[in-house]
Amino acid sequence: MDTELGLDSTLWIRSRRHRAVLTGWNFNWTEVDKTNRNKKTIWVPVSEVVGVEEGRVQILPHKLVEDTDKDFTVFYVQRCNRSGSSGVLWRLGQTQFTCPSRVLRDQWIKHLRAALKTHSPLRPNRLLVFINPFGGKKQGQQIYHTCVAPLFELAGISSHVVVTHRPNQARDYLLKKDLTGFDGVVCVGGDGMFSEILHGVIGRTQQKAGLCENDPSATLQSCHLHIGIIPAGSTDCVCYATVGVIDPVTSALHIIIGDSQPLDVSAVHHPSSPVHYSVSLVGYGFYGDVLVQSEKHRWMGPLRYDYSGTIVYLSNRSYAGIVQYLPADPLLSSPRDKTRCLAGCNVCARSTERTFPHFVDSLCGSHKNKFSSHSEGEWVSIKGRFRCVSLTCMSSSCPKSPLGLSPSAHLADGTGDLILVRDTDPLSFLKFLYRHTNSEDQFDLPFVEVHRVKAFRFLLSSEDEEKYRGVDSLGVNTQIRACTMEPVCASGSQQHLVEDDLEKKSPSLLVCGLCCRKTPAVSVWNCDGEILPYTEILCRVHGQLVRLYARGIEDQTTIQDGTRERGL
Ligand SMILES: Nc1ncnc2c1ncn2[C@@H]1O[C@H](COP(=O)(O)OP(=O)(O)OP(=O)(O)O)[C@@H](O)[C@H]1O
Repeated sequence: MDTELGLDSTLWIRSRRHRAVLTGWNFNWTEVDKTNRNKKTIWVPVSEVVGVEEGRVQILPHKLVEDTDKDFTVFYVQRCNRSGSSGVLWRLGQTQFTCPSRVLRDQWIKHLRAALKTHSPLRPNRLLVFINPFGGKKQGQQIYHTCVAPLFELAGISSHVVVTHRPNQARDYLLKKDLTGFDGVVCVGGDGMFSEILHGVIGRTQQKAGLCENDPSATLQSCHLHIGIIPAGSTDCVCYATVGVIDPVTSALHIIIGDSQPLDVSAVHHPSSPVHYSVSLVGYGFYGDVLVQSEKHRWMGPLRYDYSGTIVYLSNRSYAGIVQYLPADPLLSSPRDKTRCLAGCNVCARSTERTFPHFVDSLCGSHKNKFSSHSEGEWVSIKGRFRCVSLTCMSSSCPKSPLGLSPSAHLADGTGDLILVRDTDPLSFLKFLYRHTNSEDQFDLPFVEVHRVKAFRFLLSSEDEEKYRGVDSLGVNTQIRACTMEPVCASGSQQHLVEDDLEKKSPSLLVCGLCCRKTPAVSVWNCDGEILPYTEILCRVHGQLVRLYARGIEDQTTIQDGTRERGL
């Protein structure tokens, strides 16, 4: 039966009779036994159909086509549970149908393809793919060509592939080239490669909108180009925190069906440097020092993080400073409300935080000496010595820390979680670190505070500035600049292109490590794995600035599994 909405007919799967129905958003088929009793039904949302092909077709590991005129094959998303990860693994499901006639076969193919177009408006047609051949275990190209490209081809997606030859090539490409016709950008690599793409996509969007990215008071324009991540790095934290598994096939399927997950981005401002963006970690103290150490030991591979963590832990450092933050509305959510941001999160859906009315006034032209919780109204100020100060715009979960830095943080609510770990004895600090690896609450410790914020500043007090100057004898750049946060230039992303060398030159100077007898007075910032070699920053969260081809972590217990079998 052919209706305006769909199709309803008898089809055969491996000689078994089925009733197949396409209605609006759903495609389902039910086995019918000899006594005309329905046995079981498989449901596939049309939005999760990957492709429909004539004949009997197989895609992986190699494409095989048996071209018969009464058969067609439907490819769709199939879910498998995998223990050990927080999300759900996706695989390519396929079913070969036989029709009683060629006419009916052609009708099914036509209707299913038309339904796909109607019900999946965000599916990409054309993608720009960047592969870092040296990320992670150096398998980026192999992963793309064996696991991803065949799926893109099946879904009718055309892709332009760029294998990078140098760091920042992808970012520069995005800032300079004409990208007309592309629906999205795919990053095959790790978190460092994702960060490049993030800077390129945001920078390009602001350039086109005529906005100065370096002006912390500017409301940045959301980016329409989606970003897809095919994990092929050593950490892949952004992929894990937004999909729940590190798996190239799962990520490719999210891209193909045009899933769209908005993401908050924090912008880190310093007067003498172009803006830096982060979605995961902006961390000072412990996290900054570990990054500096690990860069010195890159030759160790992924093991360098454990090694460097141990070295920095043993050095037992804390740093003085003033943290000032602009709290988010505590009635909407809290970092300690024990909720998890999962696919379809209500808190993120309700978020309309694209502009902050009082924020701009209190930010522009302000000087650190003027800051106080009383004079500034909403800003709260905390002075002390800290083991670490960090901000995360997402849970930042990863295989080593399944609940992440802030388990209840949201991907797209326009806020970040500011975690302050005050100076404490080494054993207590170890307890804090260890709790990231299990389900114990790392915030339930007397020296730890967590605040949901829209922005924060980190400053040195005048006494600390004196000490900081003292570090000069060790070779550190001592020029202290007040965080007045006036824009650096009119076109921040262009400045990015010529100021790459700052980070490369400074890390070894800034944290002198265990070899130095005198403990450094200041640390550096770790911005999603990149060293920012200065101390005083202003960090602002921009709600839903970019969109990923993802949907957030699916709850294993409540997923609407499209391919679940249901008895009727
Ligand atoms: N062809 C290239 N040669 C060298 N470096 C590159 C190249 N292409 C990209 N990069 C840089 O390599 C860095 C690390 O890449 P990527 O994130 O893919 O790998 P990784 O092993 O996961 O590293 P990490 O997770 O520690 O950032 C990125 O910052 C990126 O700018």
